[in-house]
Amino acid sequence: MKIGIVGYKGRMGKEIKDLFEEKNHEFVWGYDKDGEYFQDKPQIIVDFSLPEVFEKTEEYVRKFNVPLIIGTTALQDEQFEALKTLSKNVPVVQSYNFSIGIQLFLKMVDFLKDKIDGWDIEIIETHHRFKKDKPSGTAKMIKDKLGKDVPISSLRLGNVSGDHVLYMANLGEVLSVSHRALSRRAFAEGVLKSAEFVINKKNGYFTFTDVI
Ligand SMILES: NC(=O)C1=CN([C@@H]2O[C@H](COP(=O)(O)OP(=O)(O)OC[C@H]3O[C@@H](n4cnc5c(N)ncnc54)[C@H](O)[C@@H]3O)[C@@H](O)[C@H]2O)C=CC1
Ligand SMILES: O=C(O)C1=N[C@H](C(=O)O)C[C@H](O)C1
Repeated sequence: MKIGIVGYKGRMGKEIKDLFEEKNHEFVWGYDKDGEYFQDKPQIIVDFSLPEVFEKTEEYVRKFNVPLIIGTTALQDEQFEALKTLSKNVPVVQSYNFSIGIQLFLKMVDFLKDKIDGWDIEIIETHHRFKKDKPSGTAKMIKDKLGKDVPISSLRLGNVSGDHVLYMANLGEVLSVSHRALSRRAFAEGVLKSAEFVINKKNGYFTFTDVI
């Protein structure tokens, strides 16, 4: 397929471009700080940029009338509303974390969340020193899945791709669930799965949970 990437010069944009080309897909369009790269009309647009770029992404998705896969975090409520509106005309897949492991993490949280009343619960997320948002979108997803207002601590260290730990403790024991992304390829693999999932769909709003 012919892919377009918003944020194609970034850490994730490069990872996604490399993986798609490794699988014999074609990078034909991009948008980044220095503007538009155009080789051909893309069949799908992937956005891993920043929230302030969202309106441009929305403009290009409407222009090309193609599916959107968006991984950019720290989106505002009105931007989520805009995604829902877009999804009436094209398929949209949104997730703050495209790794399989975090999907399994969230299923574990769904299982245990009603069994830890009265326990102390905290989340620690660790990312690379360049990450602009805090806390991570993934940590927010874990908190939302818990359905409890728990503290989130954020560490910014070196080139860590993405660590998340959920700690739960009562006065007699500690239980933890943890996930470590060994590289950004874990996320890119999920983006590829999502692209294959939506490429022939007409419209609809999906999360990565729907994809796997
Ligand atoms: N959903 C997921 O699985 C994952 C989500 N992310 C999220 O993806 C986003 C990007 O992460 P990274 O690639 O590490 O960041 P990055 O900073 O390396 O890449 C962002 C890209 O957007 C471009 N950009 C910034 N401002 C722009 C503007 N005004 N107009 C056009 N382009 C602009 C930058 O030049 C850069 O190429 C972040 O929100 C991050 O949290 C990151 C990894 C996995
Ligand atoms: O910025 C990153 O790198 C990541 N951001 C996402 C988040 O904010 O949860 C996903 C992943 O943890 C990597």
